[in-house]
Amino acid sequence: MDTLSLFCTGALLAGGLYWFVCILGPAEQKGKRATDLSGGSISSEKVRDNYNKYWTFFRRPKEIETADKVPDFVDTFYNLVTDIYEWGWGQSFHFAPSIPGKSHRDATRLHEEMAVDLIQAKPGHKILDVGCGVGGPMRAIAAHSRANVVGITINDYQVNRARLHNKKAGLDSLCEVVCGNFLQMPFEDNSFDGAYSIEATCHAPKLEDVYGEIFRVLKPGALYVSYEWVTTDKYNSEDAGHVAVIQGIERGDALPGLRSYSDIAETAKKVGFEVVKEKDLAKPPAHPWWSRLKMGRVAYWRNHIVVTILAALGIAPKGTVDVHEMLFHTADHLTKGGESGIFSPMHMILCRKPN
Ligand SMILES: C=C(CC[C@@H](C)[C@H]1CC[C@H]2C3=CC[C@H]4[C@H](C)[C@@H](O)CC[C@]4(C)[C@H]3CC[C@]12C)C(C)C
Ligand SMILES: C[S@@+](CC[C@H](N)C(=O)[O-])C[C@H]1O[C@@H](n2cnc3c(N)ncnc32)[C@H](O)[C@@H]1O
Repeated sequence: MDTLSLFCTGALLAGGLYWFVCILGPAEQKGKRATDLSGGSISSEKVRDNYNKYWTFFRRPKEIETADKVPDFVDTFYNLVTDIYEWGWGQSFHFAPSIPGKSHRDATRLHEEMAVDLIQAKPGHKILDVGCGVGGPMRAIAAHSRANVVGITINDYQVNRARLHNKKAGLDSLCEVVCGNFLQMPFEDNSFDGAYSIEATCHAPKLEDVYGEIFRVLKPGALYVSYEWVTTDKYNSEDAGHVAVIQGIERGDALPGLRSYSDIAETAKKVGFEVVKEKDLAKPPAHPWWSRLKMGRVAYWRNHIVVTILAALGIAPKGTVDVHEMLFHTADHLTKGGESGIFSPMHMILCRKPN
């Protein structure tokens, strides 16, 4: 082969690799490129160790039940998955019912806007986002309501990502992000006009601890809405198939234990809330929230190849392949949970702190 053909072949291969990794970017919203995948606040060489540490929690389930160990376990999880989530899903780390004729992005935004409409947020209000991730919902909600939103997350890598996105979106004057534990929030009593949590309180070992904190920081008369991860009335704890699916969801999503839908309102009342409304938003006529997961299967394979190549080249941390594989299986468990109807990630509860 002469030098020219060698050069052309090399250029073609490099171009193809660039196209496969960078251009054929996954998800709908490219905020993150595959070449930027990291282990969050964990240094590159410690990603695999931390992935192994994450699994040790499930070998000692008693520790997950101990409230003080959980934030550390959840923090480790989000260091491992945040970049992959952003790369492969977008900046909103939650599900939404699909809406025929609308993109996933629009369906996600509408699901977020519904939350803020339910708590009647107005311009100038101070609203709390409990477990804010990298702030996808926070930005949609601030833009929609013009309220001031304060988000809290346990993971400092997410705090930095969220602040960066807020600035880029020109919403940093309305959105503030705090690093902290929602089980002991660094906020004053009676200081918020409203609060919401989207698929976040499922990480609390005891729901009453986080609900109690939200109740404390809300002003009397203020509303709180939550989209909760629950097992539904179709779940049968005697059915080994059901148990395997729910256990798969818990292990792949850093959950100390999924709750039953019937515990939610009971807990809200226990901490002092009035329950205004409760509805499983996943139930028909809503269209499946899991269809996005199913449709992504081809992309997951492509992502798996990309992650494997990048890790082999030393561009992505070595443990990224393990984390990606874990998520791949999690997607299957979540889909089965949705299809069988035994699991819902959007059991909505709207509560008021009495006057
Ligand atoms: C509320 C939580 C997170 C919910 C979802 C945002 C995430 C749950 C499972 C995640 C994913 C699964 C498969 C990944 C895929 C293999 C990869 O190539 C690209 C990213 C995924 C699609 C990833 C994206 C986010 C999820 C859908 C929990 C943690 C309480
Ligand atoms: C699945 S993400 C959802 C994020 C966001 N609500 C969204 O929809 O994009 C769950 C969030 O809860 C946060 N979280 C979990 N446990 C927490 C705790 N004890 N204190 C504060 N944040 C916590 C995580 O850090 C993460 O940001």
